[in-house]
This record gives sequence, structure tokens and C-alpha cells, in this order.
Amino acid sequence: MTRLSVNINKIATLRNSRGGNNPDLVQVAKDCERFGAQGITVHPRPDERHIRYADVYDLKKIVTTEFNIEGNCQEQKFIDLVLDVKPEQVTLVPDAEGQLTSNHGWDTIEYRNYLTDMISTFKKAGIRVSIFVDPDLKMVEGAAHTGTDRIELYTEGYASHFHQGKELALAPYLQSAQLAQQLGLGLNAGHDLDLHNLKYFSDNIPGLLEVSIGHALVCDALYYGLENTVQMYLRQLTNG
Ligand SMILES: CC(=O)[C@@H](O)[C@H](O)COP(=O)(O)O
Ligand SMILES: NCC(=O)COP(=O)(O)O
Repeated sequence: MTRLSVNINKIATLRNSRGGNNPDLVQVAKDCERFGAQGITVHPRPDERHIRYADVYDLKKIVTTEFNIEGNCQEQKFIDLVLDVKPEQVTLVPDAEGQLTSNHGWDTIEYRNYLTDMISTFKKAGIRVSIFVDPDLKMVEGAAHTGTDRIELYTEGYASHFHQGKELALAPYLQSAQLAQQLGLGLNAGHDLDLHNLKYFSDNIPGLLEVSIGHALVCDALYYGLENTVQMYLRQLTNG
């Protein structure tokens, strides 16, 4: 079954908006795991708009499932943080400064040598590496030359076209997943997955090991409660 890693960035957004510690990010992470989440994902950005570097150290002490740290390894501070914390997984995302959110995957051809070196650094530290990739067969093939353990397919394109036609929206992701399997790449996915589009994706993408979901899940929790919401998402990932 595909694992659910809950991204708690937006819990930190709410906490930071008032300057205190409510909601308590560490407690929310513990509760998400208690509710059934099989991983916790955070994305510390250079401006610390939501997840702070200090949060990552606090979370490392309590996460008992899988800890996934996302970020841009072109920032030395990010590299140092990940090597110090040693999460189960690091997901390398090519975000530029000041982006509203992540909106593209790596050019695995242009950055082949750079990514190969960075991936080797993290793997030598015993950290599984996933790299954020668009559903582009050339980029998937390029990823296989970098030594990465996994790719994470950037699913905004799927989500934004889902309601116009789910088969067409899924097509590039299905082709990318099939190629990833042929190349021996592990497969993760994330960005804009939600209660409407998740089941079709996970039912039809072969070899999907993990989805990381945050924004929609936190929004849904405002209406359904966090425990109920985590379990609603988990039910989307059970086949049948
Ligand atoms: C890489 C990705 O698609 C998301 O995990 C990203 O972490 C979202 O970042 P924000 O929560 O800052 O929008
Ligand atoms: N890698 C995707 C992620 O962690 C969460 O993305 P989103 O669900 O907040 O869009």
C-alpha cells in the first residue's frame, strides 16, 4: 500500500501567524502519526516562512514513522541541516528564492553532475534520496543517471487537469511511473493531491511507494478534524 506522509508546513504557517506555539507543531506531528500517518514531511525554506530550521531538530526527536525533509540542496544551510538531522529521506526540490510554492522539478540532464554529487553525499550519510521531477520521460531517464533512490513526481499538473478529464491528466504520470519502474527508480508523488484526485492516482499508478500531502489535508482538517481527515486520506490509498 502507498504510504501517506503528512506535510505539516501549513500547521507551521498558522503557528507563525501569531508568534506563539499554537498550534504546537511537535504535538500535531505526534498526533498525525497516532492517527495513522506513515510519515511526516517538512519543507524548511530559506525564509522560514513556515517550517523553521529549529522545528526540524525538534521533530527529529519525536517522529517514529518516516521523516522526510524537502528542500533545495543549493542552500548550504539545508545540506548542513539534513546531514546533521539524518532523516529517513531527503527530497531535493529546485525551488528558487521567493517562490510562492514549489512549481517545477529538476532538469536532471542539465544538473546531472551536480545532482549526482549531492545525492552521493546524502546516501553516504545513510539517507534515502528522492528528487522532485516533472512527469517528463527525459527528466525521469535523466534521474536514473544521478544515483537517486527515488523520484517524486510533481503532481500539480495532474491535479489542475483532473476535473477536465482524469485519464488525460493521469497519462504523463502513468508513462513516467512505468519508465521509473523499468529504470529501477522508487516512486513517490506529491503536490496538490487531495480527497478528490488521490484515489484515482494511487489506484492507477504502478509502484507508488509514498505520497506526501499537506495543503489540502490541512484545509480539509478545518472541516473534518485532523484525526478524521488523516484517516479519510488513508482510506483513499487502500485499493478496492
Ligand atoms: C515540494 C512540494 O511540492 C511541496 O512539498 C512543498 O513543500 C510545498 O511547499 P509549501 O507548503 O511551502 O507550499
Ligand atoms: N511533496 C509534496 C508535499 O509534501 C505536499 O504538497 P502539498 O500537498 O502541500 O501540495
